[in-house]
Formats: sequence, structure tokens, C-alpha cells
Amino acid sequence: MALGFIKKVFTFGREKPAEEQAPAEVSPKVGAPVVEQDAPVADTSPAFEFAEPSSPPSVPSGHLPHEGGDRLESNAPAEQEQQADEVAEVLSNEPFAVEQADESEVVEPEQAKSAETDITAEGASAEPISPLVGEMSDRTEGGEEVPASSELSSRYSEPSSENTDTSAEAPILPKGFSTAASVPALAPEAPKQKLSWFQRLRAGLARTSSQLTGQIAALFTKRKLDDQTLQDLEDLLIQADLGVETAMRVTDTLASERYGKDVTSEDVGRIMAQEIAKVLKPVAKPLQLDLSHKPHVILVVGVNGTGKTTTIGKLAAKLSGAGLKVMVAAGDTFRAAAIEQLKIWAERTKSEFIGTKLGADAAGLAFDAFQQAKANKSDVLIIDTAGRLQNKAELMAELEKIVRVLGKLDPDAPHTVLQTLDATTGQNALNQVEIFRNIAGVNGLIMTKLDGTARGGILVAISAKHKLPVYFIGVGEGVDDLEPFEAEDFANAIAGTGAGNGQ
Ligand SMILES: Nc1nc2c(ncn2[C@@H]2O[C@H](COP(=O)(O)OP(=O)(O)OP(=O)(O)O)[C@@H](O)[C@H]2O)c(=O)[nH]1
Repeated sequence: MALGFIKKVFTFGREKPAEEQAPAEVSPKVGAPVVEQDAPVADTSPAFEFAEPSSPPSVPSGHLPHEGGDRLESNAPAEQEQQADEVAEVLSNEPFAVEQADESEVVEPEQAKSAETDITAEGASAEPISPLVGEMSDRTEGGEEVPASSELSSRYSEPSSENTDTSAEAPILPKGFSTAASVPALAPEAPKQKLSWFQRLRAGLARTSSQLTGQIAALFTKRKLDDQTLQDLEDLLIQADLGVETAMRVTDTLASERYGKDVTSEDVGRIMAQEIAKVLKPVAKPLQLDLSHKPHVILVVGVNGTGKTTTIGKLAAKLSGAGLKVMVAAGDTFRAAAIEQLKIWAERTKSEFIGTKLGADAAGLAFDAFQQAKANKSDVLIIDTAGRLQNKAELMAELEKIVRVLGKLDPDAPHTVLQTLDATTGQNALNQVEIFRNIAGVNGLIMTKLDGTARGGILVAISAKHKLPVYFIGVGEGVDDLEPFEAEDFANAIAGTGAGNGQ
């Protein structure tokens, strides 16, 4: 990004890439081949907003990326060393249990590295955390060997020419992001896709919608609208996970328009779409990036398997494809496959990758990632985390520590705390938001797996209850299966009405 730019808002066209890319599968399997992408994903969607820096970020001079395991260059500025020391002190003083890798899982123990600013957690071994950039240990998970990826270290140390110099012109951000201030930029025209986004959304929510509309049709066959019908409708909407508040909004509006009269399922569908859209509109927002932070730090949290890593890959693809310099950090140090999976996504999306060994302190990794991203002048740093809700105390301690440690380098960091929610979990997702909001200060949501679920209505209940921004929704495992959240489209797709906004 050009330095010294005034803050601008970029809005993005809704056009899709020229050719719909077949979703390339990223195997979470250890050692799975990297799926190469010929070019950055050219998603020109406009759901990102970002602020450009008004002044160059303060990047510590002489601070170079780690390479090969040297944790910090010896000529790191005193201030930075002091910060690292402070963090080391915080971490060593805090009660915090780090999940240690089972020794049996280690094939080749990590070499001890210069531990000048190594941060170790209480209860952990005195091993350095060693967030080796692009260099993961050879380890096993379930007996399967994780290949080392030292080839990435050179890419990390010497930032690739791709996506590194964005100073010439402001990037056209993908749909779903925006800047803090407002200068709309037109997205380039792109040919139409075979399937519009709304068609894909509707297909994804077909089970949710058909179940609901089928029941509504049965309820309103030759019946005038009376109290019993209204009560039945309310029950039906609650069962569809829409939540009590939205169910009552629908029945109240329907009653005010049609009480004592004949009602068709189309009437109900129209009112349902209208009331759901009213609930969703306030939360359907673009993810605002403030690039004056350089990097804007996005911490991604959520329960295991809700799609954190995949979503990070999809976000990185959008941002990297728009010309931003992106770094992803494998802060889920609990699962080797999660680290490997993120590394593959980084390669696919031409993002920089920073990882550490299995069982290492995630907060230490987050701290080092932030330092690296600053030194490398990354625009955005996205940090993955573990989501072991079954061990809530440890998870809470780990996430709190990550947030605290990032704050040492920038009091405003993490600038965005995104939670991923799996639509198929239904009502449970409501509690998950409650928990992660308290633990990590979640300030935005992404709902995944809206393809093929009958429980998509839960997003409406979550929006009504938590009122947190919903930035994107995931409708598949492919790199382009993440779209900005559009209130009316979503409402229509659930209610089985409308034709979308033509996207
Ligand atoms: N159908 C579908 N699958 C998805 C979507 N997003 C993610 N997945 C799949 O869900 C599974 C779990 O996704 P991950 O990204 O590994 O989830 P995670 O939260 O990082 O999981 P942990 O690493 O265990 O914490 C993977 O098989 C993904 O491909 C989506 O929108 N739709």
C-alpha cells in the first residue's frame, strides 16, 4: 500500500472472476500436496473496507524476518527488545498451561534456537518457541509424518515480488472489505458467472428454506389467520432456529396485515423475508481494515472444526488477490494438521506464513508473527487459533494471553477478532458466540457451512441476539466459497422468495 495516503474507502464491484474456478480442495491431511493457483484469486467483490495509512508505520529499523530459527536479529532496536522482554515477563508470570506435544509425536526434535527473546509459558518446557517462518518441524500426527517446509523460509525471509510492492496504486479490495473513510472505487467489469451468487446461496440454503416453506404451505392451506394459526407459525419459525424475537416479528406483522383474512404461503414468505432482512441489515457489514496499523491484525477464533483455517485461507486469497501483502500465522499449535493446512493455504494464496512447532506457546507465536509482519510491512496479519472448547479453562487462558501479548506491540491489536461459526451446529452456535465473545472480545462473525444445512436460520437468531457484524458466509470448501453477507439475499434465500440482488 502506498504510504502517506489519506484514508480512503474502497468499495468493490460484485462481479466475479472471469471464470468460475473449480474449488480446489485443500486436504487437511498432513503431507497433502499443495494445490497451486496460477494467479491470485481475482475476486472483485466489495465487502471489504480498509483505511490506508496516513503515515508510514513505525517499523523497527534493522529488524529483519527470522530465518532458520534465529528469533530476533541481534541488531533489533532496544525498544523492541524491551517490549519482548516485557512480554516474556508477562508470559512467564502468568498462570498458563500450554498443551505440550506428546513426545512420541516428535520425529525430529526442533533444534534449540537463539532464545534471546524466547517466550515460554509456565508449565511448558524451557524450549524456545521458535516460530520458524515457513519452517515447520518434521513431526507426526497419528503416525503420519508432517513434511518439513523449509523451502518457505527463503520466501519468508526475502518477501516475494508478488504482492510486496503495492505502493504504486491502491488495491481494488474484494467484496466484503472496506476502508474506514470513504472514497468509493469502482471494481473492474467482469463477465457473468454461470451461477450467480444468489443462486449458489439459495442452493446452499435449499434445505433450510424448503423445510420451512413446506411446513408453512401445509399450515396455511385453506385457513383464515387466527390466533391458533399464528401460534403454530410462531412455533414453526422457532423450530427453524430463527429465534423467538424474529418469529414474533413475523407473526405480529402478519397479524397486523391479514388477521381474520385468507393467507397464502406467499404472503407469509414475503413477510418473513421482509422481517428477517430487517434483523440482518444492521449486522451485514463489510470487514473494515485500517491499514494505518500495518499490519491490521485479524485474530480468528472459534470452536474446532468450525472452519477457522479454511476461512483464513479464503480471506487471504481475497486480500492477496487484491494486491495486499498478507501474512498468516499458525496459532493453532494444538494440531499438526492445522499448521500444515494453513501452510498450504499460504502457498496457494501467495501469503507469507509463520508457524511454530506442535505444542508451542500460541501467544509467543502471535507475538513473533506480529513483529515479523511489522518488519515485513505486511498489510494484514491473520492469526489462526485452537478451539478446544472441551478444555475451556485452557482455551480461555490461551486466547486471553494472545490478545494481551498482541496488545504489547499495539494497544489496539488485535484490530479484528473474528469468530467462525458452523451453521450445522444450530442452537449451539448461540452459546459459542457468548463464550468466545467473553474470552476473546469477538467483534465480528463469519458463518461457515451454509451449504446444505437445514439450520441456516440460526444466523438470524444470532444476529438478533448478539448484534455482532456478520462479514462473510461460507458455502463450501473451495477458495471462492466465501461471500460477503448480504441481508436481503440471505433473507430471500431462507424464505424462498425474491431473486437476490442479481449477483
Ligand atoms: N461444506 C463446507 N465445509 C467447510 C466450510 N468451511 C470449512 N469447511 C470444512 O470444514 C472442515 C473444518 O474446517 P477447518 O478450517 O479445518 O476448521 P478449524 O476451525 O480450523 O478446525 P480446527 O483446526 O480443528 O480447529 C474442513 O473439512 C473444511 O474444508 C464451508 O463453508 N462449507
